Amino acid sequence: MNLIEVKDYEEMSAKAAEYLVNKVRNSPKITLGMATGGTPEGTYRQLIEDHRENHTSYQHVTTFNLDEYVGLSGDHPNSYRYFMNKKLFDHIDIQKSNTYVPRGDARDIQKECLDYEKLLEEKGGIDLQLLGIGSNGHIGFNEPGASFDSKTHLVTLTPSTREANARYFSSLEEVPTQAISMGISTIMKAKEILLLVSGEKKSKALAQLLNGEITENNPASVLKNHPNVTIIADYKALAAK
Ligand SMILES: O=P(O)(O)OC[C@H]1O[C@](O)(CO)[C@@H](O)[C@@H]1O
Repeated sequence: MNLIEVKDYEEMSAKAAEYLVNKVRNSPKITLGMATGGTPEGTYRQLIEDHRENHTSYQHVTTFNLDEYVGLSGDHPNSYRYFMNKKLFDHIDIQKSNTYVPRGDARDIQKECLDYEKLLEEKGGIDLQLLGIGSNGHIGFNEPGASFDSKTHLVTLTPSTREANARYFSSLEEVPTQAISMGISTIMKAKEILLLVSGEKKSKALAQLLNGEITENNPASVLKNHPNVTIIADYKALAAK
């Protein structure tokens, strides 16, 4: 794993955006895996700024998001589809029809999971997956204990993840209890992975990834088995290294 150490969240976001822009500009066609949550927001802001200033085009880009809350439709302000539209897609020239997020309001969730995985395969898989990490080591919504063989599947969120994400909802009760998430094996199939880690809340998870054993109890630890991972982490996240 290649580790890039940066000062703070702003520098992490700038570096990540630079990394992504470089890939997008130099690929005739590219599929990006996208993440939501607080971690990539700064990166998306930088991508928008770059698009305005340097006119980087996303016409040839396809995206697949990691996850979506079960029960929320794409126009719900807390859905990850809404997040992606508002925080990135509405501000760049990507074709919306080339952006995929699991449908949290699908009538048949199991079928939605299978269809999402199949579509991803049909489109040739992910070239570069952007990832954040949960303070319990989750990637996507794969909570501790998730099988390394898992594909896109229905997950039950842990209380700690629901609490961490409650900041976006009016109350904890409103946070969905389930989500659709790419599985660990889906994520591991990406040709390249870019993991962003910022802040002291993530320092334990990062230290466990860097120094701990590879175990399903720490989903992120699987990344050590991937041949092409770059981590951009700030000093606070690296404090416990
Ligand atoms: O970036 P945050 O908000 O700390 O969340 C960490 C991770 O947990 C998730 O919210 C769950 O999918 C990811 O989107 C994110 O990468």
